[in-house]
Amino acid sequence: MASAVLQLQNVSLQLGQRTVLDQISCSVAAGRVLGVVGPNGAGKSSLLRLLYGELQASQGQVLFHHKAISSYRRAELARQMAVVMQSPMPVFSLTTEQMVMLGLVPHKRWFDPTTSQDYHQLELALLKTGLLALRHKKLAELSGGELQRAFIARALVQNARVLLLDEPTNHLDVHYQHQILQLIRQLNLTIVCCLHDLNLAASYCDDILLLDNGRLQAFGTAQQVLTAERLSQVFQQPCLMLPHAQLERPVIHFYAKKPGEHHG
Ligand SMILES: Nc1ncnc2c1ncn2[C@@H]1O[C@H](COP(=O)(O)OP(=O)(O)OP(=O)(O)O)[C@@H](O)[C@H]1O
Repeated sequence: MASAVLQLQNVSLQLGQRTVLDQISCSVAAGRVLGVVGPNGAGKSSLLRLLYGELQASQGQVLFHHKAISSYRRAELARQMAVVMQSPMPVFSLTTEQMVMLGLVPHKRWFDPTTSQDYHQLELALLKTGLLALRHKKLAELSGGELQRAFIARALVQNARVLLLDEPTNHLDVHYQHQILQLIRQLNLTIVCCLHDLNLAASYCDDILLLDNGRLQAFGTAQQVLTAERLSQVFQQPCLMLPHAQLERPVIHFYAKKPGEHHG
C-alpha cells in the first residue's frame, strides 16, 4: 500500500513461553484511525509496543514509512510518534503544565530556550483537553481522568504525525470519552488506538483490528469487523446489534447469558 505509514507483515511475538501475537498482518494508511479491540490479554498493548519499537517481533517485520522500525533511532521515532500508554507512572512533583511541556523534549536540544510558539502550543493543548484551570496543579492532586487528559495534552504538544494510544478513554467520564476521541479524530494524524468500548471504536475509528488470544480475527471497516456473530464468539458473551434512530450504525449490545447458556 503506497500511503501505508505503519505495517505489520506476518508478525509474531513470543514473550517467555507465550506466543502473544501470532502472524499478524495489517497496515495503517496516512491520516486513518485504526482501533485495536479484543478481550483482555488478546495482545492489544503488545501490538502497540511493537509499533513504536519497544518490543521486537520474533518473526515478520514491523515497518514505519516502509522501513524496519528497528532501523530508526529512538530520538527520531520520538519526533515522529507520540505514545500514550495505559497508566504511565507520572512524576507527581511536576505540575500539569510542566508535564505537558515535556512533549517538546524530542524537538529540542537541552540548551534551546522555550519560545512563544512553544507556549502557544502548550496553551492550545491545555485548552483542547480542558486543563487550562488545572495547569498549575501538581500531578499528585489530579484525578485519574485529569491525569489521563494531561498525558494526551503532552502527546499533542509533541506534535508528531503518528499517535499511538492505549485505552485513552480509561478513567474518563462519558463526556470526556467522546471529547477526547473527537479531538484526536480531528487532528488529521495517523492513529492507532486500543479501545475496550466497541461502540466508541465503531464511532471514531476508520478501521478495526480485532484480536483474540494473539490471533487476528478480522481487519477492515467497523461494519465489516464488528458483527454480532463474531463478537459473541470472541467475547464469549451474547451480542445484539440494535438499530438506532439517530445513528447511521447499530449499537452493539452485550447481554447476560441465561443460566447454562454457552457461546463460542
Ligand atoms: N513480559 C511478558 N512475558 C510473558 N507474557 C506476557 C508479557 N507481557 C504480556 N504478556 C502476556 O501477553 C498477553 C497479551 O498482553 P497484552 O497486555 O498485550 O494484552 P491486552 O490485549 O492489551 O490486554 P488488556 O485488555 O487486559 O489490557 C497476555 O496474556 C499477557 O499476560
